[in-house]
Amino acid sequence: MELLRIGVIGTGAIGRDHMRRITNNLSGGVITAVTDVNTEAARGAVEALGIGANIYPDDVTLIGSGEVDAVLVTSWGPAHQKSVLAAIEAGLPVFCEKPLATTAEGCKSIVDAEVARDKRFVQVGFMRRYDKGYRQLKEAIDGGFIGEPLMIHCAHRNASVADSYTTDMAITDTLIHEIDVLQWLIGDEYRSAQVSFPKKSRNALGHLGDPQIVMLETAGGVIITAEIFVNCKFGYDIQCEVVGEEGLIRLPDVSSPAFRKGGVAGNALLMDWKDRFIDAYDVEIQDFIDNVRKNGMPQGPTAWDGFIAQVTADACVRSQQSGEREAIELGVKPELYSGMMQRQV
Ligand SMILES: NC(=O)c1ccc[n+]([C@@H]2O[C@H](COP(=O)([O-])OP(=O)(O)OC[C@H]3O[C@@H](n4cnc5c(N)ncnc54)[C@H](O)[C@@H]3O)[C@@H](O)[C@H]2O)c1
Ligand SMILES: O[C@H]1[C@H](O)[C@@H](O)[C@H](O)[C@@H](O)[C@H]1O
Repeated sequence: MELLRIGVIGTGAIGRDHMRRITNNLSGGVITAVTDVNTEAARGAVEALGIGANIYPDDVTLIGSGEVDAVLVTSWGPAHQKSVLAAIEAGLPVFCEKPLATTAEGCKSIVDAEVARDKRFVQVGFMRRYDKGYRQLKEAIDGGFIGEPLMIHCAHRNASVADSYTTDMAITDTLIHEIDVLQWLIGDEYRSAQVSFPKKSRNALGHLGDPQIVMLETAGGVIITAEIFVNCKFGYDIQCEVVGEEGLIRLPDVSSPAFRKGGVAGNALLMDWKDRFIDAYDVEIQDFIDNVRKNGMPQGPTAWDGFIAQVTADACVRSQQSGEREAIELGVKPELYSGMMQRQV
C-alpha cells in the first residue's frame, strides 16, 4: 500500500505531537488533512511542520474529502463521539485519544456501530499498553513469575494541573490510564470502585479534591489501590507494584543519570507527561499505521476497552459523591471483541 493518508481532527497539544511523530519519526503515514474548531490552530500546526496538508472547516468535511484513508481524533473529549461515528459511517479506521466518549452510552453507541458492521475500525489511545515497562510487567505476570496476582498498589502523580481541572477529572482524565492498563495487565474485570479523599493539599485550588485514593476490586478478587495526586509538586510520577502469591514486581522508573552535587546524591525526575510516555506514543501510532496498512483495521485497544474504561470511571465518579462502594456492570462482551485480550497488545 502507498503511504497511509491521515486526517487529524483537533490540532491542540497531543494532536500536534502526533502530527510531529507521524511526519518526523514514524514510517508509512502522511498527514494530508487537518481540522480544528480554531482554524488558526490548524493552520499553525501545518505551518510549523512545513507539510502540505489541506485544512478543512470541520470533521465531517474532512472525513468525506476523499483525501484520507484513516483519521486521528485528538479534539476535546466531548467532541470525540461524533467524529468517531462519522469515521465509522464512512468506513475509515480511526485512532481516538481517550476518552472514546464522555459517557458510557456514547462509548456503547460506537461499539454498536462496529458490531453492526461486524468490523473493528477504532483504536483508543491507551498508550501505556505500548510502554516497555508495563509490557515487561505483563510478560512476567503472564509467565507466572510472581504467581497469582493478589494486590496492585499504584500512584499517578502530576506536578500540577491547570485551573480548569476539576475533581471528576482525577478519574476521567487521569486515573483512566490505570483503569485501562491494570485490567489488561492482569486479564481480569472490574467489579466495584470506591473513592476516598485524604487530607486535602493546600496546593490544590479550592474547588479541587486532591489527592484521592481509589480502590478497585476485580471479579477474581484482586484489590487495587491507586493514589491520584495532581498537585504533588515534585514531578510526573507513575508507580505500579503488583503483589503476587510468590513475589512482587514493580514498574521500572524512567532512568536518568545519577548525580552528586552540593552535598546531594540523586536522580532528576520528569516533570511533564509528554516525556514519560514519549516512546509509547511512538509505538502505539506506528502500530495503528502498520495494522491499518496491512489488515485495513487496527489491532490496539478496542472500542470495547474504551467502553470498559468509561463504565468504570462512571462508577468512580459516583463514589466520589456517595462515598460508597459502587458496582461496575459491563454487560455481555460482543463476539467481535472476544479473544482479543490475548491477541491485542
Ligand atoms: N493519551 C494521553 O496520554 C493523552 C495526553 C493528553 C491528552 N489526551 C487526550 O487528547 C485529547 C486532546 O487533549 P489536548 O491536551 O491536546 O487538548 P487541547 O485543548 O490542547 O487540544 C484540543 C484541540 O481540539 C480542538 N477542538 C475541540 N473541539 C473540536 C472539534 N469539534 N473539532 C475539531 N477540533 C476541535 C480545540 O480547538 C483544540 O485545539 C483529550 O481528549 C485528552 O484527554 C490524551
Ligand atoms: O491528559 C493528561 C494525560 O492523560 C496524562 O497522562 C495524565 O497524567 C494527566 O493527568 C492528564 O491530565
